[in-house]
Amino acid sequence: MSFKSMFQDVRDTMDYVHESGCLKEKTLKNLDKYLLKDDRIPLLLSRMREVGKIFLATNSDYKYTDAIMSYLFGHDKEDKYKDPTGKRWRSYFDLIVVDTRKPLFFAEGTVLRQVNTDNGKLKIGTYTGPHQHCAVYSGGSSDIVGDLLGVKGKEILYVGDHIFGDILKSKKRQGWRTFLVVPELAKELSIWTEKSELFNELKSLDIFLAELYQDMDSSSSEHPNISKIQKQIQRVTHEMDMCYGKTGSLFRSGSRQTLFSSQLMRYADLYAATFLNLLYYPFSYLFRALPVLMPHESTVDHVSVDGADTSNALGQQLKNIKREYVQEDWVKLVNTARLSLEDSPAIRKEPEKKPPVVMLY
Ligand SMILES: O=P(O)(O)OC[C@H]1O[C@@H](n2cnc3c(O)ncnc32)C[C@@H]1O
Repeated sequence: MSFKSMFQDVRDTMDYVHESGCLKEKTLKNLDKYLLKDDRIPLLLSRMREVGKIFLATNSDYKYTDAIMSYLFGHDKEDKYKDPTGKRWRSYFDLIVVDTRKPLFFAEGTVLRQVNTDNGKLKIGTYTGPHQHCAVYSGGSSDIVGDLLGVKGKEILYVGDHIFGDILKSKKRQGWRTFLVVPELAKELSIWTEKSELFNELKSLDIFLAELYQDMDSSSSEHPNISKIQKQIQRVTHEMDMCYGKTGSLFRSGSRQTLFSSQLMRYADLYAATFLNLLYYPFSYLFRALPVLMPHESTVDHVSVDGADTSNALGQQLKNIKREYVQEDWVKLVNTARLSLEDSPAIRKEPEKKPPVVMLY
């Protein structure tokens, strides 16, 4: 069975369970089992509304959205999670749009219609009036949302859980600020800490591989046998993958990033296991990305070599790979190149001939 046909099976099955309505039906019958209530949700939204406008844009229809949101916001009078002010869930939002058909919503979108909240049916005709608080709309587009709320581009922080339909599209088409919710992050982080020995082993193997070529250049006729080390790399990579379950990590396979990871890095401004993490930052907080080194920067140090030609110094730095530096350089190694370099006194003494060729995986 090819990966392509496995992918297609999973894709078709997911579409089927959503489109047939059977997943929604089961979810609605057992909300306690499938939804996680948290009284920080109304709290965070209330705080957000004091400083800005909030909209909800979901691909779900109104009836399903209403059932889920009523549960989460404690619509039931006996509910211990009932919000203290007794507000209905709709009053937390400045604008509610259902049936959005993302990712189409971020392009041409569909006709905007108003929903009759008494029976969930759509009112006749395209909605062209002004935005009404607590009203619910169906369809529309991201342009319409911007127009109704009087905001655009970077002024909007959009929180979503779908890397393509929510994050990539809103960033590329609208230039919105994006926040990806990745619930799997909690488990990924615990494996990152609990299985550190595997990450270190893989790093050591990479270093060992680099060392094999340490005293060689383009005049060398030697062909080091790297088959054993390649096998070891495959074994450790597989062992790491299996720590995350049968389908491996969402973010990595061994030291290589997944497509999901690279899209996340490129299109998400923020990401976390839950959007509730925003509760712990002031709204004025300036989130800054950690500096990410380019491969050529991560393999060559800032050190200046007195009297030496820079290109010579680069070659020598490559040759000063030391096993003991493995620990500190791991993050650099994962993010960029496979070679770990550190400043070494030897660099200054003995400039070498060749600059490094940086290898991106
Ligand atoms: O916009 P949100 O609230 O994230 O949309 C959730 C609704 O979309 C449906 N859904 C999710 N994944 C799929 C899929 O792969 N095919 C069809 N429909 C999907 C489920 C929620 O109603």
